[in-house]
Amino acid sequence: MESFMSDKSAKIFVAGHKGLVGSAIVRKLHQNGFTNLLLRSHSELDLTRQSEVESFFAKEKPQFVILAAAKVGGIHANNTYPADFISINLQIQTNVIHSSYINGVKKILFLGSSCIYPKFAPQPILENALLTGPLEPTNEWYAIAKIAGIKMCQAYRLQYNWDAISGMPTNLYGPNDNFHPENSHVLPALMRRFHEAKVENAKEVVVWGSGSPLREFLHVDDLADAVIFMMEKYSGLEHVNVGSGIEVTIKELAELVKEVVGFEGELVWDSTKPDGTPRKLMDSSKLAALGWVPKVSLRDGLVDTYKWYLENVKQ
Ligand SMILES: NC(=O)C1=CN([C@@H]2O[C@H](COP(=O)(O)OP(=O)(O)OC[C@H]3O[C@@H](n4cnc5c(N)ncnc54)[C@H](OP(=O)(O)O)[C@@H]3O)[C@@H](O)[C@H]2O)C=CC1
Ligand SMILES: C[C@H]1O[C@H](OP(=O)(O)OP(=O)(O)OC[C@H]2O[C@@H](n3cnc4c(=O)[nH]c(N)nc43)[C@H](O)[C@@H]2O)[C@@H](O)[C@@H](O)C1=O
Repeated sequence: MESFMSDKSAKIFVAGHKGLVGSAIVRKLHQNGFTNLLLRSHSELDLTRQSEVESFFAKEKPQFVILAAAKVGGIHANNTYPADFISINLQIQTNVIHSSYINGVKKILFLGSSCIYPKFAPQPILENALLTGPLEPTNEWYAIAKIAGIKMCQAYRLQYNWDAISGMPTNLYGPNDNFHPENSHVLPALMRRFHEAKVENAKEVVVWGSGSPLREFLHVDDLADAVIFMMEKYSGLEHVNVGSGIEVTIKELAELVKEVVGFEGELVWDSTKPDGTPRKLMDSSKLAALGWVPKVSLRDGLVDTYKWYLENVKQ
């Protein structure tokens, strides 16, 4: 396996570098001394456009590719825009993976998500639970696209002996997250709602669903660290889970965000909103066995993210 860390001037295309994950990967690559990152914003290069992606790769010839560009959103966005979630993700990943192969990229890392696993997979979820049962309906369109991405990496490895790997992160959060009131994930959505309620002296904040679903959260700086670790240490057919190993109920998460933000009112539960999958704790022992462990606790990560929110997002 070619060493990723040994050539800090290697040309690395980080697709989606302005997003939550891509921006964390760029920070981590810079911290590790990499000097030759190839970056294009969505407006500079729309990765759904096949001919533009082909021209870009033919001209730029990156040596490594980390694919963190995708159509991403929380439970409401996934449930409301199923056509966007399946079609945009299939297009981006197909264009980027194929052009990477054709243009001699040495290694590519594709990012999926824990929602690829069956809704009622045995917990904690091992990599081999993939395709063993029906998916969670609120995000099956996105999950099908992500499963296709894993399978595409596997197929290119099998047919061409090409180093294409896939990482499956759990629910992520951190700087540069999407704080949209409806379309974001639960953690940024609640941070914003509690903050606005605190500023307005509101008596209560509405939280979706029953509060009982369990979720595993990982700070995006830990994920970025794992991505670089996998680029250096992992080369295999099977995708790799990347989680913190710690799960909380949505109620526990809401209480913690409320405390970090400093909101003193009440929580009200909106049972008309979907809970989604009841539990999705991944088993990340495969990555741990290679020598990677997460570092950021949920409380520290929330404090760090709220600080970033105050400095960068709030009006
Ligand atoms: N956030 C999470 O909790 C999790 C994320 N992941 C995975 O991590 C990866 C990154 O997600 P995340 O950083 O959260 O998402 P973000 O939405 O924060 O970032 C995605 C980036 O991709 C860009 N992008 C989207 N469509 C296109 C396009 N057609 N052409 C070019 N660029 C495009 C976006 O640009 P713009 O905003 O301008 O459209 C954005 O900069 C995804 O593969 C996701 O599935 C996995 C598990 C959990
Ligand atoms: C990362 C993952 O993200 C998505 O799956 P999800 O884990 O269900 O994501 P979520 O963060 O949106 O919700 C988690 C839980 O939290 C509850 N909840 C409470 N209040 C709010 C709230 O205000 N907003 C949101 N979004 N959820 C809320 C919500 O009802 C649910 O029970 C996938 O679509 C898929 O994209 C994917 O891979």
